Amino acid sequence: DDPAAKDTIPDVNFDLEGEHTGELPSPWEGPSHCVSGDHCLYFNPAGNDNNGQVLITTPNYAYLTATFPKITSETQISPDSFHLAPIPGRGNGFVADRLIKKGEVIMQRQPSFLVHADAHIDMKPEVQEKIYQTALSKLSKEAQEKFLSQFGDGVRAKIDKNSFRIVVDPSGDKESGHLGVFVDVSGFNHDCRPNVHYRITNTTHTTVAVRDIHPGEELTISYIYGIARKSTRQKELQDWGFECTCSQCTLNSLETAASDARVKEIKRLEEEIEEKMAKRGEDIKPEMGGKLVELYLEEKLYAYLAPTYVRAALIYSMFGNEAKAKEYAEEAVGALTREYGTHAKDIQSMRELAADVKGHWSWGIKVVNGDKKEQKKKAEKWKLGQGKGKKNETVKAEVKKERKAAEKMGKKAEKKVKKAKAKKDEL
Ligand SMILES: C[S@@+](CC[C@H](N)C(=O)[O-])C[C@H]1O[C@@H](n2cnc3c(N)ncnc32)[C@H](O)[C@@H]1O
Repeated sequence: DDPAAKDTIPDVNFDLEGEHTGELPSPWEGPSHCVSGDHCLYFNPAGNDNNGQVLITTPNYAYLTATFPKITSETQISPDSFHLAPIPGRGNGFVADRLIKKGEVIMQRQPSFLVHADAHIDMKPEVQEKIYQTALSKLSKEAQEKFLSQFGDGVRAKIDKNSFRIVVDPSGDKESGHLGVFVDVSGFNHDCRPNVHYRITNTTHTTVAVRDIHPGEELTISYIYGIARKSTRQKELQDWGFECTCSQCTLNSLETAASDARVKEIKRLEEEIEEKMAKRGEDIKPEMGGKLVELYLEEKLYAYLAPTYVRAALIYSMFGNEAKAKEYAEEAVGALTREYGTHAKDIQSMRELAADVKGHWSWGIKVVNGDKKEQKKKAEKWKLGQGKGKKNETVKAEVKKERKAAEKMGKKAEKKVKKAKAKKDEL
C-alpha cells in the first residue's frame, strides 16, 4: 500500500469514471439497416432525455458503448445562463447571460449521433447518405432540427464540422475511433485560449468553465491542442476549414512573437523539469514549478493547468515550502476536477498534500542536511513516491466484466446481422 505512488503527472483513466454494474442496458434497439463491414444502425429512444441516440457501428462496439455508465452532474448550469447569438465572422456562438464562475459545469451530454470512423470514411456515398438519413429520422423532431441547423452542407459535412473523436474501447485501441455529434455542444466556437474546457468520459461530453466568464462574453472551447505557436495552430485549424479569428490569433506581430516565445519556454521548462525529476530531482530548483505556473497564466492557458499545478505543488513540498505547496495543491485539486473530473488520478494525493503538507511523501525530500540516515530515508521516500500508481482493481474488474458481456452480446448480434444479410440487404 503506497499512498505516495499516485503522484505522477496526471494520466486519467477516462473509462473508469462513473458506476459500473456489469449489466447491459435494455432500451437499445437493433441491429438494423446493416451495410458493408458489419456496420449497422442501433437506436436508443430513451437516450438524451428521450430525444434519442443513434449509433452506426459494429455489433461489438454497439454493445460496448451501450454498457457505458451514464455520467450526470447535478451541478450543470441552467440553459438560461447563456444563449446562441451571431458572432462576427464565426456564424453563431454561445454568449453568457450571467457571470459563469470558474469550475461551473456548463453541460453534460451523450452523442445524438455516433458513427464508427471507418464507416464514415469508407462507406459508399449513396449508401452512407441513406443510412445517415434513416438514422437521423429516428431522433426526436427537436434533435433533428438541432442537427440540421449545424454548420456544414449535408449530413456528412455536418458530421465533419461538428463531431468529436471518441475512442470507445477502454484499452485505447485506435480501431475503435468513432465520431460523435452532440447537437447541443455544436454551438461552441473555437478559441486558442478558451474559457471552457471539455472532456469526453466514455461517450459523455462535459464542458466546464476554466475561468470566470462575464455576461456578454462568448463561451469558447479549443478544437485543437492549444500549447503550440500561432503558425502550428493555424495550420491545424485549416483542416477544420476555417481561418481562426480568435483573440490569440489576431494579436499584433509583437504580441504574437511574445506569445510564441512563452510557448517555447513552457515546453523547454517542462522538458527540463521532467528530466530532472527522472533523476531524483537532481539540480531541480524550487522556483521552477512556480515559474511554469506563471507562464501558463500569462499565456492564458487556463484549460491546461492541472499537470502544472501538480508539478509546482510537489516541487515546493520537496523543498519544504509549506505555504506554497499547500497553495498549489489546492489549485491542483480545482484544476484536476475541471479538466479530468472528480476521478482524476492525482486528485486524492493533492487533497492529502493540501490538508497535511508535512505528512506527504514529498515533504522535505530535497532539503539537504548532513545526516546520512536521514538522507537514506529520503531516498527511499523518493523511490516510493515516484512509483507508478496502482489502478483501482475493483473498477478494473467491473470494466473487464462489462467488456466480456459486451463481447458476448456482440457475437450474438453478429449472428443476427449475418442472417439478415443472407436474406437481403435491408437498405
Ligand atoms: C462547431 S461549429 C461552431 C458553431 C458555428 N459558428 C455555427 O454557427 O453553427 C464550427 C464552425 O464555426 C466556425 N468557427 C468556429 N470557431 C471559429 C473561429 N475561432 N474563427 C473563425 N471561425 C470559427 C467555423 O466555420 C467552424 O467550421
